[in-house]
Amino acid sequence: MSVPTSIKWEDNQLIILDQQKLPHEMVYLTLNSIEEVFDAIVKLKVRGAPAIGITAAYGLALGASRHETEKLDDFLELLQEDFRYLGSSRPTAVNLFWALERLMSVAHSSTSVNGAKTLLLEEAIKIHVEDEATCKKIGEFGLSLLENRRRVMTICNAGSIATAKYGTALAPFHLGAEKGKEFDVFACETRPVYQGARLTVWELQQSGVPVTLITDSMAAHTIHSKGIEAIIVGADRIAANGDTANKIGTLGLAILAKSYNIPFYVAAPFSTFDLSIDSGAQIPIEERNSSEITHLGEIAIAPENTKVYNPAFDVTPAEYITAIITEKGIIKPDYKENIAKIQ
Ligand SMILES: CSC[C@H]1O[C@H](OP(=O)(O)O)[C@H](O)[C@@H]1O
Repeated sequence: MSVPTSIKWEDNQLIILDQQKLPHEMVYLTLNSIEEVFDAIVKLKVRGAPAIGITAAYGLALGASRHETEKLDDFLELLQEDFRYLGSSRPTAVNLFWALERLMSVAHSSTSVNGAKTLLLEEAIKIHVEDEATCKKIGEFGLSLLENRRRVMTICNAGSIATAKYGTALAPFHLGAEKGKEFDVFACETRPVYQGARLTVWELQQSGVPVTLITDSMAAHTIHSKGIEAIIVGADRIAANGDTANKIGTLGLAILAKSYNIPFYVAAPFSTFDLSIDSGAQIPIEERNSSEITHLGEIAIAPENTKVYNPAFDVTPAEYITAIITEKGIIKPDYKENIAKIQ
């Protein structure tokens, strides 16, 4: 059994596991240009907030390596355009912008184009390496919260393949498997792109973690009939007051958790916090193609020209969140106060 990963920087090449091919095929893609990175993010070949940030960082470094100007000012202008381009791929996960901004500040500290190119790649590698350690810490803090709970529900895939390794919401399960702590994980399939059915089930099976797949509509009944003891989810952007954007369907689970009086945990690194916004009302919610809902692959499951609303995320108000598990520790309400304290 092993914890799967989805991003590699090897022999000066960016290689990703094409998450659109899982669970039936493990297809590795080499992304040779910023355009290929952009395409991979938009098409969810790489997805998951931290993984998007890591891949975009490598994408910016790749794009920079192609710029031929030797004038630093011109180079930085081209880099700013590349930042805007990659930043337009997906709007909700703040990790994308956090990673790109980290590289931009490194580039602006350079005194030469070649120096900047070297520093950009080094910073992308740092972000990648740091994220694995970050997720392991989240897993350890998460395990401490779940030590007396076995039946846990989750949604989407906030797992190892959505990060550098281990994941956020799934990190306690992967670490638990290594430490002999047993869980029974109930994974919501996560319409319309099925990250739960296709990715979380596959990922937990790689680690030998018992996992049961349910449809999203079964969540309430499952919490009641199976005695779910906790819900743990990832995040794409957390506002200064703790309001959290995550995969569509997360808000419903948070409301159910409150109704059934079970803890609702958000697991996320500090790179997912956006302290520039006061509340979740300011989080941009990505709306994706209607075909994700009206079609199963090539097969139409709705009448032609059906009107569709396809938000990829929703926002859970902080008052529904029992605790936010980060690499720096477990944050409990009052979130505005305690996020400011711990950062
Ligand atoms: C640790 S992944 C965080 C987050 O990202 C996922 O969204 P997507 O699959 O659209 O990239 C999902 O919301 C996860 O919880």
